[in-house]
Amino acid sequence: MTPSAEPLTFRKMHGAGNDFVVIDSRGRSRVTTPALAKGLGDRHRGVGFDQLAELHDDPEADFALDFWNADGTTAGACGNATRCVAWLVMRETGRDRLTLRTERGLLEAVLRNGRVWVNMGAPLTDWREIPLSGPQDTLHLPLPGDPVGVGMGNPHCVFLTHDAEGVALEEQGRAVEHDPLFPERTNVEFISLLGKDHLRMRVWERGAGVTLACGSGACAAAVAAALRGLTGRQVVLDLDGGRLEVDWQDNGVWLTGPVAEVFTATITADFLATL
Ligand SMILES: N[C@H](CCC[C@H](N)C(=O)O)C(=O)O
Repeated sequence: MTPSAEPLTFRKMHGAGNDFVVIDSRGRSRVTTPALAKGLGDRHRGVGFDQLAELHDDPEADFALDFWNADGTTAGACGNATRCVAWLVMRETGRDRLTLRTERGLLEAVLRNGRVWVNMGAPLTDWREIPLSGPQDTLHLPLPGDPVGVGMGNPHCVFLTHDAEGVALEEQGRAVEHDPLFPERTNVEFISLLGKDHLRMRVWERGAGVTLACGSGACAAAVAAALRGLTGRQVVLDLDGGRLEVDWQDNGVWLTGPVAEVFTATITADFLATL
């Protein structure tokens, strides 16, 4: 299916190495389809990304965002892409506070000391909200390794380990992503304590595999670590691609970290016609 007969312009960005194609569809209808996401997500034949984020207009917010994984599936949340796009819109408008809409509802982004913080909303700890396949104590999921289940608008399964470095990330990540406990599959995080309120984290993402960072995953990991008494509610996380910071406040889980804009480019109509 051709989403558009016209060439399509996009931006490439990343947040701590978690990379994105950003498509700006404000002022027109959405263009992304599962075939477009999958085609562009191919790092050999397309552009390559962990997630695709598409901006569109919203009557109640400054903009709205949809997220797609590289396998062509959608995601209800993406913290790093939210930070990146909020940064772009702040630069464009000169504003230091924005409201945006994702599947989670209205979220806030603020610029503080040159860094964009986004409120990813309250963590979801009820089994139905993650979701799990049946009633479970989400603080101790019935899987080897005793992980914590946390929803951030998307599902997360967080393993508290002695050494996140030593984990067989691909093998375990893939198996847990597809465990029947998670009817919508799950993102999988492995964390270990490096110091006071300082975590090492490695991540396997649903629909994308191993990524260098995951913002909603960092939020879920910080919530899991705080709930299990490993840390307080303000946590620094060292991921493979850089450092993210999480501050779990009463009004939601706030996230910040580095943002990079890499290039703008145009996808040819010929490529789009092959999808
Ligand atoms: N990298 C993203 C999360 C993508 C989550 C996605 N893989 C899913 O299917 O939920 C982040 O920064 O939050």
